[in-house]
Amino acid sequence: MTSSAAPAIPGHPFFAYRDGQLFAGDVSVAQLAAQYGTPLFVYSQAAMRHALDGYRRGFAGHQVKIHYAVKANSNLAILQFFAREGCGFDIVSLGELQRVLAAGARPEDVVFSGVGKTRHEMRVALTHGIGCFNVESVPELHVLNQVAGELGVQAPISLRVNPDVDPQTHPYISTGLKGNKFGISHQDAVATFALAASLPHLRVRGIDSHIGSQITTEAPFLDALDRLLDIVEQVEAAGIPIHHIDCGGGLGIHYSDQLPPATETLWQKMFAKAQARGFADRAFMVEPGRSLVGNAGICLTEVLYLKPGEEKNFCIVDAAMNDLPRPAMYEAFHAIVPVQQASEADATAAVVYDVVGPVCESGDWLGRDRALHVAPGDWLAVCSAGAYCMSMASQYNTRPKATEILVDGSTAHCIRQRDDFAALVAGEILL
Ligand SMILES: Cc1ncc(COP(=O)(O)O)c(C=O)c1O
Ligand SMILES: N[C@@H](CCCC[NH3+])C(=O)O
Repeated sequence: MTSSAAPAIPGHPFFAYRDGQLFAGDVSVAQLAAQYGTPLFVYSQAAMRHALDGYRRGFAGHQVKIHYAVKANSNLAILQFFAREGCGFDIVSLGELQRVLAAGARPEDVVFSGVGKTRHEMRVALTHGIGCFNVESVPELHVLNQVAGELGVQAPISLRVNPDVDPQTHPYISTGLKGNKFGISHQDAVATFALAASLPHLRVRGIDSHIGSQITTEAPFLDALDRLLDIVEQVEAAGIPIHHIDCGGGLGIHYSDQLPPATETLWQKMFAKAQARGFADRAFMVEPGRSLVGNAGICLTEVLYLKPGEEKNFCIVDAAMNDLPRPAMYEAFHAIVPVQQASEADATAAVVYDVVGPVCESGDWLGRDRALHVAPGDWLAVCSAGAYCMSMASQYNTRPKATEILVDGSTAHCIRQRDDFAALVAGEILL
């Protein structure tokens, strides 16, 4: 961690100012911006390990496997870090399978989630011998049974149950309500387990649920666990053993004023509940994404122009909605801080800006109404950019996807180079 004297960015203990300059660990981020150009994602390996340790402390004395949710940040070096730390992976596509295998994961440490797995995806995943399919509907059960039969294997499965618990998060990232497309309704769960157990090419292994993302209170997790355990009791009473209980991901991070529960405390409470209900000795799984990487990353961007307006002042930067789509998609708040802090006298002369990118859409904003003391050529850091930023980035406006850096102590590794022109037009065919 950075020295205690260094004021860290709120929620980001591994990104802190020293003498007014922002550092990632022991690396000056201004130096990285100068060397690699912007937009530039900078991740801290120490921050990812710190986040993992929160889970590990919460799991102490219990049998829990962490399956990192690849969709949060799928850079190969990040996946390699989690594989080396002993994590498995939660994937939702063959592309993600390819990534985790390339990063060194063992196929048996992979669980495959998602409502729309194709036969081809099932075939490839079965051929690799993945650990579990998290099945989300009765038709998917039948198709998987058929595909496994054709390959002469038994598919290991878990049923994703929709517990109808309100995670109190943004509606686009709420997944555990009965109006959502995800999982099997909790009323149908017991009958669906009986069906799964009767199909010859399926092997029932577990139960799972994932109720949403960026959840900042404990109650939805505890309520969902209660519902899962109710179902496990009934399913086992019907003679179907449940090997593992997968509680999904969803724990929120610091973006602005949210105070998500500490991972360790949440999991101590989860296990107190499991203990009280006689399930503490079971194999548990989790599928966290955002809480492992979200506050481990920032996105550096250069101020291009300051444009005063009649109603608004605009700070036009070189990062855009294609690099960091969360504000445009969810009106999400990301703190934006200077790479070099203004002096106290300058800070009082801050101007309120909308921070916007070069893409041709009014929805292309990164922050609204931000008080900044900036000039063209300055660098800004968009915070909490480790999760669902680069993994949702696009090449819209034929903009290259950004460079990514992973900082480990005093070493900065380039883990992705900015797309070059050839990559921007690759795969397209002139007639
Ligand atoms: C099935 C599943 N598991 C895990 C995750 C990871 O969620 P989070 O990044 O909120 O931890 C998601 C995404 O919400 C998901 O859909
Ligand atoms: N993309 C969302 C999270 C989706 C979670 C996936 N089920 C976000 O940026 O917050």
